[in-house]
Amino acid sequence: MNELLTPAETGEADRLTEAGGTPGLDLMARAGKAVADVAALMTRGPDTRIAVLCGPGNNGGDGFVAARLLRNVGFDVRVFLLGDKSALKGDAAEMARRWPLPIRAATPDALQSMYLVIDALFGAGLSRPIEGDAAELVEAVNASGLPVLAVDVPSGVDGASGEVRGVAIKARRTVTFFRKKPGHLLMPGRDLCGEVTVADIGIPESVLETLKPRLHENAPGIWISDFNWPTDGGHKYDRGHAVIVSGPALQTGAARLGARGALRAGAGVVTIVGNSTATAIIATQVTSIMVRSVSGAKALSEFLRDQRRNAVLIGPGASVGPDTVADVLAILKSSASVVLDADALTSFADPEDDGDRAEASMGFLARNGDRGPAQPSTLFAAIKGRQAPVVMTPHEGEFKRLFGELPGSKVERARTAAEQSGAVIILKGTDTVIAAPDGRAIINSNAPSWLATAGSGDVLAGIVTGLLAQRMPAFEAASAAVWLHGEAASAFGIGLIAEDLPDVLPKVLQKLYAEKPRGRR
Ligand SMILES: NC(=O)C1=CN([C@@H]2O[C@H](COP(=O)(O)OP(=O)(O)OC[C@H]3O[C@@H](n4cnc5c(N)ncnc54)[C@H](O)[C@@H]3O)[C@@H](O)[C@H]2O)[C@@H](O)CC1
Ligand SMILES: [K+]
Repeated sequence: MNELLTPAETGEADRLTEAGGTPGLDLMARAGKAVADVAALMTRGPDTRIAVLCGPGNNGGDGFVAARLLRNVGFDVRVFLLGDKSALKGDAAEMARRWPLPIRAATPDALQSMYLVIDALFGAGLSRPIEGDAAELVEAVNASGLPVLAVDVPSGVDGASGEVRGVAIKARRTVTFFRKKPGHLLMPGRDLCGEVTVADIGIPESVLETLKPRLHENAPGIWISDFNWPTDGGHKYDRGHAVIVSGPALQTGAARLGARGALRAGAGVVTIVGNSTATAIIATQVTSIMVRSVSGAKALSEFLRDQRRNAVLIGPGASVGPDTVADVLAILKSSASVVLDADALTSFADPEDDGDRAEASMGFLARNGDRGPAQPSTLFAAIKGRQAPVVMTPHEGEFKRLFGELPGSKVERARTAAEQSGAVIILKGTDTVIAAPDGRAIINSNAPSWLATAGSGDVLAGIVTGLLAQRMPAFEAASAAVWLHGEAASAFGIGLIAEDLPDVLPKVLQKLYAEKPRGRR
């Protein structure tokens, strides 16, 4: 159920279903019924006056069906059409014909003395920005303050990217069909949808075998079978040894947050390494976490020669500069899985050379080394030249510094970045996207607003590192970490600070453990 389909893929699902013998009119009838059912939940009783705003395509067709069904059960329904009835085609024209009352022009006046608005203006077929009269209508709906139920997507929201094209309806609820679209989860679409209901309209699951979607909404079902739970007779080193590289003396908090994240995520052993002043400070603050004075690229290489130290995090509090560049390159030469966050990413940015970044973003990464090591291309070459996986955890700013202005939706940008760099990318935000170099991608949807707090990214990077230490495959580890992080924040509730996150993780893990399929304990 977690597959996400673009509007184009949804159209294909529709065509496959019709080719299998289900008439499009039946699909539209069921879609309209699903809309009517949710609309009825949003009313205050049978005398509620409902405005159904219909557009020129099949989204409008769903609106005509919903209008008729709601009228049949006693609601006071008015139908307003954008454009001319004679211009309607196919199933939508047929459903308009079955509406027994007058169809009025959809203008802002339509909203007067209404209680609920059904937005059936544009859905999957939105092909350009909304302008002119249609834009005026959308703005009037938003200004009216009336509750809105959107059909498929709020009109103006691009179902593929979640972006607003021109203007967009702000809905209280949205009913979509068969599967969600990326635009239901990507910002600002997610906010504009309100609560999303996915209705079964008779599209068979088998269409997914043809469509083979590579984008999912994050959920344990995607990665739980790769999760390594403690086993009887296991040794702490069976659960991996995570190494967290600390920054200098006054920037050790980030490493400590990361280390606690890694340990709580189940790594058998966690060691923080750093220079002697930093580690002296850290040693007074930690107990189950080990501390070792290891500083500089050469010492790091030596330290990582022990292959039991199998996952490394560098970046939180690391400082931006050539030392961090050297440390990262040394770490990437080891056989450990690597997580690169924050300053480890920014250290490879080349702010003075936008042309180069544009070149890098187009995939011409083969040449490197002629402009010194602090180039995105140097980083990507080092990642591609190693066996063990790398996970990068940029927020939008760090992402732009490494990859420049990539075209497309957040999902497409993360995918391109993963392919270019050879790393699994966690592109953070309210709508965090995780992408693998092979094209798989996930949108996360469980992060509460209060997770945006100082240090929460350090904990996330630590959780990823802890899961990699336990030898979880990188894409699954990244997805699981983002989910656990969001779930922990939700479980704690408002008032959360980053320090709280690691300590809520056990509660979340215990719930997962209790719910996991039997026989894998
Ligand atoms: N594909 C499916 O599986 C199903 C689709 N259904 C409905 O059909 C919808 C898709 O129908 P359509 O493909 O006809 O697309 P829409 O009804 O979303 O919109 C297409 C129409 O709007 C016009 N248009 C697009 N952007 C515009 C803009 N910015 N300004 C003015 N006019 C614009 C187009 O010229 C076209 O006439 C879905 O959103 C859903 O509501 C349902 O009936 C059930 C099954
Ligand atoms: K709509």
